Amino acid sequence: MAFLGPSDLKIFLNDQIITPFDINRIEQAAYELSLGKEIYRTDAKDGKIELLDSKNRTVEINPGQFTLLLTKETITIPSDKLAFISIKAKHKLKGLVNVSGFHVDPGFKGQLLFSVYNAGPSTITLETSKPYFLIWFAELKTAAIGNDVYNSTSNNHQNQQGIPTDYIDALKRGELASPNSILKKIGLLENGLQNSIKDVERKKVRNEYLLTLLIGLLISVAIKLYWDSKAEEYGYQKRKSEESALQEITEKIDLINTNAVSLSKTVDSLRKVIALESHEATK
Ligand SMILES: O=c1ccn([C@H]2C[C@H](O)[C@@H](COP(=O)(O)OP(=O)(O)OP(=O)(O)O)O2)c(=O)[nH]1
Repeated sequence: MAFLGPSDLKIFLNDQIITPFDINRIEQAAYELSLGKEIYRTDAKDGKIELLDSKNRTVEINPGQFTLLLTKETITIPSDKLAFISIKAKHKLKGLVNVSGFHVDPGFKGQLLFSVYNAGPSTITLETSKPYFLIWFAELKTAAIGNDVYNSTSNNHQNQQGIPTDYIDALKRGELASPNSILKKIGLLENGLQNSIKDVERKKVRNEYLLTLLIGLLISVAIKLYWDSKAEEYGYQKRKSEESALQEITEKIDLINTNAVSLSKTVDSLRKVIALESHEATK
């Protein structure tokens, strides 16, 4: 097996092998293939295939997202050739990774489908009809024959014209666990955590304020109770001393009354004695 060089390619390639064909797209020992019109992005808003046209020429591949890209050209590989495909280095170096395979079988005919992944940190923009892919051709030592030739009966990609819906359905299923989406989730969790911490701190400050208020209130209540009990004790003592003073006064009044009665009795007896003596004197 030998690879076709630039001069071999100029002889071998034509618009039957690559449609549409442009001889100026031969670069060293490869041919440059361009981006077609049909694309599918895993983060497409409605989850559908998008079509590029003269007004809407570009596609943006976001970090961490898969995209299915179709070549503009239809390739026809003769049974005695095998081709190899890749993405141009300048796009790979931005982080665009070719996830899908890298060969085209003898007998294959159709547009080539590339599954790419943006492993870089920035959005990568591609434009329809611009050259992003390379194809190399190799001569087989012996041509493929019979069922070894890629065909529509036993193979799945023969006459590939458009993005097969099977692949879209597979990419739609579930969530894409790309480092970028994980990074976004971590960012969201971090924000959530920070908000929770702020919330807890706010509650802590509020609780401390309430606790201070409660302690102040308790101290005030305790002081009031203390003073009330003091006032009550003072009132009780005062009432007790007033009662005992009243008792003393009553006793003294009773004593005075008793003395007054006995004094009146003594006066009466004296009066009687005086009256008797004056009667005796007048005799
Ligand atoms: O990235 C790729 C790789 C391959 N192909 C085309 C060319 C290739 O000849 C054909 C089949 O490739 P492969 O044999 O790797 O795929 P498969 O899934 O085994 O398909 P099949 O069952 O048809 O052989 O698909 C692409 O369009 N894109």
